[in-house]
Amino acid sequence: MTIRPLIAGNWKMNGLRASMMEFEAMVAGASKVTGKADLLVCPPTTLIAAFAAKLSGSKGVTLGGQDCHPKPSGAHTGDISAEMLVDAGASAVIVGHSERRADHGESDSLVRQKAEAAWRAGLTAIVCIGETQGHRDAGQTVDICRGQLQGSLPEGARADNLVVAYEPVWAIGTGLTPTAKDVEQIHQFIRETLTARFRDEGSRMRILYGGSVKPSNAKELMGVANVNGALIGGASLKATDFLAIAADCP
Ligand SMILES: O=C(CO)COP(=O)(O)O
Repeated sequence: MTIRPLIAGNWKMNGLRASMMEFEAMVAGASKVTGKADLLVCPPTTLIAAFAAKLSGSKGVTLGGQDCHPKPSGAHTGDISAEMLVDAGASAVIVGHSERRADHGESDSLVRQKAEAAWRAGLTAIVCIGETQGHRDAGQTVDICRGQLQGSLPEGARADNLVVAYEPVWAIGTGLTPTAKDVEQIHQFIRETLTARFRDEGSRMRILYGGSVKPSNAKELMGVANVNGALIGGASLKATDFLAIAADCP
């Protein structure tokens, strides 16, 4: 079965209004790569509405948030709801990124509530999982991923409302990546887990790889079985790199 790849950029806490030029370059170049993959940019929340205004009907790039609160509104200072992301122009949201899990102590059950909030608002939830270096050294990669999948994915997940991103924590921002063989094994495990739980839908869900994806390694990583795109941090901040990665999808 062919699954259309998704190339998603997670800008993290980077980007000011001056970043509009870089985003415009992505939109301008999108038509050259949309034959290969869908493009999603997740800028900081402050930029979503301004970026959405620039899209004005262009379908080449969609926008996403980087986190959402489980509730639709209320007394939660500093938080952003899934409904607010939709209102700003987003169609997806990343939940359970390892930086949220580590910096904000987010548990699997909170991540699951956030994914449910995303669905309530009509957003696609991109749920992140992945082991730390310590887990890896202890041979616990599969166990950690199994637990995170079980705990973070709500019932009722479908191929059109859920994306799983496998992001080994030790590969994020380090320039290190697992071997293609390692990526193949863990993505195969994720696929089997999704299919066992969600049946047909699980067989069609996108599983992204994330962690130091760059133009120089994209071809190899994107060519691995059950890798249906990438979640990209640093290299998604530059239009040329982001588009080059998309162009390398099979
Ligand atoms: O965390 C990531 C994307 O969510 C990956 O970040 P890098 O691509 O900078 O390693």
